[in-house]
Amino acid sequence: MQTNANPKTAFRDGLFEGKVVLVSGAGTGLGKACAEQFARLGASLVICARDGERLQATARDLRELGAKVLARPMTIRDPEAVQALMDEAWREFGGIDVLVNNAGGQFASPALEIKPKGWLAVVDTNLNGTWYMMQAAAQRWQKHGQPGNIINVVAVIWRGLPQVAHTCAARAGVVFLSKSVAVEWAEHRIRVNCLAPGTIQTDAFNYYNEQGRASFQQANPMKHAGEIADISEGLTYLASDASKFVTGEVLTIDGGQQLWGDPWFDGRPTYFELDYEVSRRAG
Ligand SMILES: CCCCCCC/C=C/C(=O)SCCNC(=O)CCNC(=O)[C@H](O)C(C)(C)COP(=O)(O)OP(=O)(O)OC[C@H]1O[C@@H](n2cnc3c(N)ncnc32)[C@H](O)[C@@H]1OP(=O)(O)O
Ligand SMILES: NC(=O)C1=CN([C@@H]2O[C@H](COP(=O)(O)OP(=O)(O)OC[C@H]3O[C@@H](n4cnc5c(N)ncnc54)[C@H](OP(=O)(O)O)[C@@H]3O)[C@@H](O)[C@H]2O)C=CC1
Repeated sequence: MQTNANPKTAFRDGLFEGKVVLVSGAGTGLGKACAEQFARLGASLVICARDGERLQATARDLRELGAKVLARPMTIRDPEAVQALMDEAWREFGGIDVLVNNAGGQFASPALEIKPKGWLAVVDTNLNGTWYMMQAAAQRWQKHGQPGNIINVVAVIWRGLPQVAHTCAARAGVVFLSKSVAVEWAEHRIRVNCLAPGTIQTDAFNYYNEQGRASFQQANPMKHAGEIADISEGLTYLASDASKFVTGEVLTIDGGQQLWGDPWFDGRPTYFELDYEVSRRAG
């Protein structure tokens, strides 16, 4: 069961009044909840995702919260569609203040079995699509002399992500791409940060099998999955002036997963179960 957006945020009313936030992948899960958080705080929203129906449902909810909304069904994997989305955002709102690259995904598979088409689908979505969005926004910020703020949603990659090697490679690419342009684009007053969620309870858990889902509930020392609000609060911090001296950083919100715990997307392989025979023989 998906938890709801966070009506009880720690951030003050009106914090994003007069601001425009673009959230990709806002038809579901974290993206939808974060867009709702920004709407509650007074922002106008630009939202995109492939599934038009889910996106329009989010747009309706955002408008009910009082936000002005531009909703465009599109894929971030098409650089021309990305350019068109940004042009429309600049035409409609005169620009965006914050870009949240939340759209992404993967499928569980042993690395040995990933086909070229599957590898490309995951890398194209998570790395290339994110890059097209970053560059298209930054080009316009630079051209118009406007400051900008990019937040890329990635994952806890530091110990690798077995069974989703494609997404680990793509997200690692995004982290170091972000660090690189955080330096290059600082002179244009553009901040670039990443947010790495641990396992956060969303409907997207259902893309994975029972063993995978069970591992998501125990993938950190706290031994439970995080809530969507844990992420929307972190995103709001990075999107706001509270973080105005932060760039090139990865904000990890994971219950300690980067230190201990293993999400096994396809279930824990037998090889990694504790073998008490081996320990007994070793004395
Ligand atoms: C990052 C994790 C850190 C730890 C936390 C763990 C908790 C959960 C984390 C989450 O990220 S929650 C989930 C977020 N959402 C999703 O993952 C969405 C689900 N996935 C997809 O929508 C898609 O798989 C995709 C990756 C976005 C690709 O979409 P696309 O529409 O381009 O591709 P397809 O046409 O469906 O497939 C292309 C190609 O890919 C291979 N493939 C796709 N699905 C599978 C699968 N389930 N198993 C094996 N292979 C798959 C396959 O080669 C496809 O080509 P064809 O064979 O179909 O021709
Ligand atoms: N939940 C978790 O535990 C974790 C999630 N993450 C990441 O956080 C993000 C949100 O996750 P969550 O809300 O749980 O998952 P969802 O699957 O619900 O959200 C992913 C969103 O991305 C959109 N999307 C996917 N591909 C594209 C594309 N090519 N173009 C535009 N939009 C696209 C999807 O909409 P549509 O299909 O309509 O295009 C969907 O709304 C994802 O990047 C996910 O991998 C990272 C770590 C942990």
